[in-house]
Amino acid sequence: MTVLVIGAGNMGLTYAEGMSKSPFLKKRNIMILDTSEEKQRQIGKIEYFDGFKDLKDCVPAADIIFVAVKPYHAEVLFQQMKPYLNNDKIIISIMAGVTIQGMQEATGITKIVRAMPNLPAKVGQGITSYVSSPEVSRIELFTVEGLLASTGKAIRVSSEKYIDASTGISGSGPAYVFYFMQSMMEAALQMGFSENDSKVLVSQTFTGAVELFNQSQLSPNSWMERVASKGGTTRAALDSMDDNNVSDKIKEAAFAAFNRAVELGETH
Ligand SMILES: NC(=O)C1=CN([C@@H]2O[C@H](COP(=O)(O)OP(=O)(O)OC[C@H]3O[C@@H](n4cnc5c(N)ncnc54)[C@H](O)[C@@H]3O)[C@@H](O)[C@H]2O)C=CC1
Ligand SMILES: O=C(O)[C@@H]1CCC=N1
Repeated sequence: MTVLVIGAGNMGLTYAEGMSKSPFLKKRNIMILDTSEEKQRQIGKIEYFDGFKDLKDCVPAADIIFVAVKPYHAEVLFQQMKPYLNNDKIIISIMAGVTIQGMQEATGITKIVRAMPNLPAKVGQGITSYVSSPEVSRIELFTVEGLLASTGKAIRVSSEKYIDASTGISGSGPAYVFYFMQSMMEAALQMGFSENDSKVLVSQTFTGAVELFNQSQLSPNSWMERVASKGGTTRAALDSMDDNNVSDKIKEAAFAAFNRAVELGETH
């Protein structure tokens, strides 16, 4: 089994590194191609990556082609790849909003996996949802899931609708968490803490809260009740958030990402 990663950016490099350690690959060397010269130099320094500049030199040898370029680069890329593809090859795409049907039409091949990862994959804590065209066999899906889970967890969803939906929750989600962290750090600075103390106070609060949640069966609401004393400080903060409809605004934001993923799919 030979894997080619196209696009050595944030996600492509992260997956290439994860997959290169995966027991699902006998030969741990990963082929990787990027059109940017700077990226080619970076790839050249990593011993377990075989770097390429031309599709014709690597696509024919690949069993699985992992596409990690931006959605607006997909059309030209697929056009250039098409002559080197055949129906034995599997394409795994992590591009937001690029549909399976669109990829089948653009590449002329049938075995497509559409996946939505997220950035914590960089530290082995990612979550990737995926769905495949029916032509991908069960055995092939087993390998695909193993490769996707090499950067954290992977879950198979029942339709592409849930790929767009998970883009709104987990794909874009780390940015919502960072938004919250940024606001809390700004509040800490305004209260007079140093930059460093603000960072430690906020980041350990997030880590601790998530760990409590993970180690229990309790809902976030139940945990909120345990932090908040009647008439106390937390209640004052939660009441302020409720008065400002923060929960509705967060849901609106997640739906904005979901809707944007659907919209991207209509143009790709
Ligand atoms: N960054 C994130 O948190 C997430 C990104 N995604 C998806 O992952 C994909 C990649 O995103 P990033 O890694 O953040 O982008 P990036 O901009 O860091 O990386 C894209 C890379 O593709 C290369 N590239 C462009 N055209 C190419 C071509 N024709 N052939 C080979 N290489 C080419 C660029 O030089 C660049 O190095 C996007 O489609 C995005 O929707 C999905 C989930 C999360
Ligand atoms: O913002 C984006 O379009 C990509 C997809 C999910 C996270 N980043």
